[in-house]
Amino acid sequence: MYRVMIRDNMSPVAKDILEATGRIEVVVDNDKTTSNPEALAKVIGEFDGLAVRSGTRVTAHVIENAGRLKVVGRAGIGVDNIDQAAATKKGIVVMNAPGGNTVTTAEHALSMMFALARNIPQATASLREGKWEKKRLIGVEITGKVLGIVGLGHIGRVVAERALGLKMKVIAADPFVSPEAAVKMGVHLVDLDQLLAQSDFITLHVPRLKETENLINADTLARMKPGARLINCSRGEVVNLDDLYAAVSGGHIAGAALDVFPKEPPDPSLPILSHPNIIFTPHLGASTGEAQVNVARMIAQQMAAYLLDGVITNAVNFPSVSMEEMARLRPHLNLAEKMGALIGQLVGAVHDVTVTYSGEISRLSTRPVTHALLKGLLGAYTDTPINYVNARAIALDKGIRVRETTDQSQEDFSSLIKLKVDGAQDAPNEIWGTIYENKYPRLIRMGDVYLDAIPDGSMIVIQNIDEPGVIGHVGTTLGRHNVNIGRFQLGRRDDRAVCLVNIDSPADEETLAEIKSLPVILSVKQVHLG
Ligand SMILES: NC(=O)C1=CN([C@@H]2O[C@H](COP(=O)(O)OP(=O)(O)OC[C@H]3O[C@@H](n4cnc5c(N)ncnc54)[C@H](O)[C@@H]3O)[C@@H](O)[C@H]2O)C=CC1
Ligand SMILES: O=C(O)CCC(=O)C(=O)O
Repeated sequence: MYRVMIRDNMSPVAKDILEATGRIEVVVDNDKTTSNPEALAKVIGEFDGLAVRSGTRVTAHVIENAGRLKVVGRAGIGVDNIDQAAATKKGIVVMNAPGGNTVTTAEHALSMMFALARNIPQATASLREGKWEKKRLIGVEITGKVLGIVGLGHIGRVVAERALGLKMKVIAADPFVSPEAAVKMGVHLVDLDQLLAQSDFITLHVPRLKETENLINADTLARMKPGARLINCSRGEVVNLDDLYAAVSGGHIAGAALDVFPKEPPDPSLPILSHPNIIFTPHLGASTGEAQVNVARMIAQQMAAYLLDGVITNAVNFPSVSMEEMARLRPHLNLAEKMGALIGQLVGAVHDVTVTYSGEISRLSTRPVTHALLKGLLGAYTDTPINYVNARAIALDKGIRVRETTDQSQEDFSSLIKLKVDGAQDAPNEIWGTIYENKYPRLIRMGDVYLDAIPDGSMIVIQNIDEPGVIGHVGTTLGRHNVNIGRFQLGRRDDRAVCLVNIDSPADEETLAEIKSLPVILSVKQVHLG
């Protein structure tokens, strides 16, 4: 049984889906006192999966203590409450549920815009106090006004579409969207400066990144059109609250609507909370029944698929692989891992790895295959647990340069993986592998010698001068030491030969030394490929 902890008042749909698999036990913990990293770190070691919304911070300290954690699922979009680098390094998949709350969050931003334009919260409070303040609470019309969207992603696009229906003029700033794509949405793409200068309403829909933190500050606020209104339903860190308070107090900005805060919940003594022209919601952007069911269902299904079948969807630290693609990739993952393990054990520490994909494999998602190869390679000389998720991060950590290329010129094999490394002294530094009949892994070249070998179990790799008697000597030596040969594969070029010998049980040092002492033997290494 796997164990998953669900936190942050997630829709019960998540628990139902996970438990219905019959192989996942669920613990729901909505206790606020255990959502702090210290408390979570004490219990996380018992879980294979953790499902959160935005209330729980999955810090490096939590990850450090997560001995068996395989996946963190975010029932929502922003994963800034999860230390992705720490998770990746530990081989933990971080997934989110994009799309599940997009419409709901876009609707919230639009609700905030209306509420801001017509002073709805202030009017409610005033009426509750027994007042009838028609003059003080006069608003502005939205029709014909310019809406500036910062971040034209999933949510930004829904906002744009709805705002066009409201007869607003919509402009957007997003360096990763092409002007043509924006035109198709009826949106005019501008740079941030133009957006600030032209917009009557500005709505933020960027992720929290180094580049977007503090994006709205004294300088950018000063460049906004006088009387502009700001809406933030993205992340609190994107807006500098002190600068916003000053800009609204000074009258340059007419008002603001904030759903998110740098620290949640915010300190109640924060001056901005009492400003009459600024309205608030407590991170309610995604809070509709519909969105919560959507994201809970998505994340539970994705986590179950990963824990039970190894299928990765919507991971932010690993390429997504569908069930069908996984079925096609599996033999290549297996081959690549063995190729990596073989070269890792033959060559030892390397600094440069070049992988070239040709044929059918080059048309699939090759990144997981490279990760598999690195897993095999690094596993040969580090005791850090390596899996597909952390292999690349650990390679980077060790200063290994990884190059991935495709080459369509190799037509002799339906699929081909070539692996080349630096640093080989007495072993081939290049191997090629392929898959026969979509199932069977084969090594077809070592160094510059073609052969046909099955990469499996314990193997002895021998380089020798091609002279009569070598096979006999090797066979006799192994036989004398009671090591049974499963397969003996030989390839040669000019006066050199390479033998790959599959053996039923590992050979001891004495046996290997005896083989090495034969006069025509250039090198002997034993490898274990699992
Ligand atoms: N208030 C709430 O409850 C919710 C808040 N969110 C927040 O909204 C954010 C956006 O969500 P999606 O639209 O789904 O994400 P998305 O990834 O689809 O869109 C983000 C867009 O921002 C753009 N972008 C990145 N850096 C930028 C920059 N410096 N300037 C301008 N544009 C930039 C990207 O190119 C992308 O198009 C999430 O990252 C999350 O933090 C999401 C859901 C609910
Ligand atoms: O789960 C929530 O209520 C917050 C959603 C959110 O901020 C997100 O999906 O990024």
